[in-house]
Amino acid sequence: MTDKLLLTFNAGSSSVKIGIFRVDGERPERIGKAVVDFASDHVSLHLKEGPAQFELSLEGASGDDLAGLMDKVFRELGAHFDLDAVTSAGHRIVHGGDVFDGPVDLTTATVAKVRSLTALAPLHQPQALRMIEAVRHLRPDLFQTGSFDTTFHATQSDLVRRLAIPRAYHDEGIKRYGFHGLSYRYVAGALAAKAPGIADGKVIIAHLGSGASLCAIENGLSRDSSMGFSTLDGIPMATRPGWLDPGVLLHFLGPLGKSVEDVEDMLYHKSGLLGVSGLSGDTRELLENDSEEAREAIDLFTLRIAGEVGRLSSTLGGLDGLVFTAGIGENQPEIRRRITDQLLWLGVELDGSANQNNALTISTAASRVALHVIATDEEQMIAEECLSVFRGREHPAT
Ligand SMILES: Nc1ncnc2c1ncn2[C@@H]1O[C@H](COP(=O)(O)OP(=O)(O)O)[C@@H](O)[C@H]1O
Ligand SMILES: CC(=O)OP(=O)(O)O
Ligand SMILES: [Mg+2]
Repeated sequence: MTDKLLLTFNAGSSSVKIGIFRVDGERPERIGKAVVDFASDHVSLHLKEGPAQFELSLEGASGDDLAGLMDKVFRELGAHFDLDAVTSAGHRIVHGGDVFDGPVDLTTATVAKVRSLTALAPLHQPQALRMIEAVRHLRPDLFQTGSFDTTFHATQSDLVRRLAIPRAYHDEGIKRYGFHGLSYRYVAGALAAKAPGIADGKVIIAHLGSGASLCAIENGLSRDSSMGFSTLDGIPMATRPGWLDPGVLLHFLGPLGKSVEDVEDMLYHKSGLLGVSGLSGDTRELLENDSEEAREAIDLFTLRIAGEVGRLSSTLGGLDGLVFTAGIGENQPEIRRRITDQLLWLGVELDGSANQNNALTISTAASRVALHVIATDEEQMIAEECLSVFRGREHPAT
């Protein structure tokens, strides 16, 4: 008999990451990993892990028609994986609000609740919903689940989640939520095996990808994070600004007469590293560029990250470890060096050659704060959560 398969979907604004997992044992085991990139008119499918590795362009496909695009993707992947054996699919959903406290079975009712939170994550939520619909259209037989970025942060105190605005708004849900929770849950779990010395301690995880945030954890539980009400808050990102004096927004909407749509577009797509450099939102390109603007964008990025480490250490009342993860955190020694250079006052000591090699431990033995690089795996988290909901349905507790 063929093993059952499970698919995971992590839908972003310009790409979809797909995981292919075998689910015969306790834990889902990844057998394939693909990325569909639709940042430009030229849509591509890159099979990064699996029985073959290739990158091909999907002629005639467009990110505006996800159902059509996924139809082509399934056909290509079907040549390498037995997609008839797929029985379930798990989706990453960025915002669960106060509605979801764990992964869910995506029924008509739960999808409607996910849709009701769209205004809170206008960049991410619609994409996940379109992905859920596209998969349902192509494979109505699949059991589909949603895993939320927000639920990991449910352990933050009410005080940490509060914004200093009239309190009635807090009760209406206008408060800090925190995101990237699937990544933090994975890395927090990996700490026990990879860095047992700090797993029970006060740790900051820096998830530095195109979207970027930091999370303060204690005993593996979220205590505070740099992202708050929306995915715009916190540190500068590829195209988002991070925290911003709200007076700037009033100025744009008032005296400068900009529309809400223009301001939203600027905040989600034209700010951050791209906005400051005027060149690119990709740190790789900025580090290779000699211009003053590129240097300033990187300087601002690292200055703000170091500042946020200070704020989060204050919430924790100390710091035992700092862990770097996601695209930049895992692969860019120069960015890690610039951040840690600004944290010498915390007793941080970087081991230069370990850092250069992206080693698991990049601090010296004398460092007062342990520094680690741990690869995140949001897809593994989604697969595990999907399987737990699926098995819960097959064998409900009596
Ligand atoms: N292999 C790599 N080497 C250097 N930098 C990388 C590498 N992979 C990703 N990055 C950096 O990480 C960023 C994307 O990180 P990622 O976690 O994949 O983001 P997201 O999931 O938000 O799209 C890129 O903009 C790039 O700057
Ligand atoms: C929450 C968030 O910003 O996600 P991403 O990094 O995928 O954009
Ligand atoms: Mg990401």
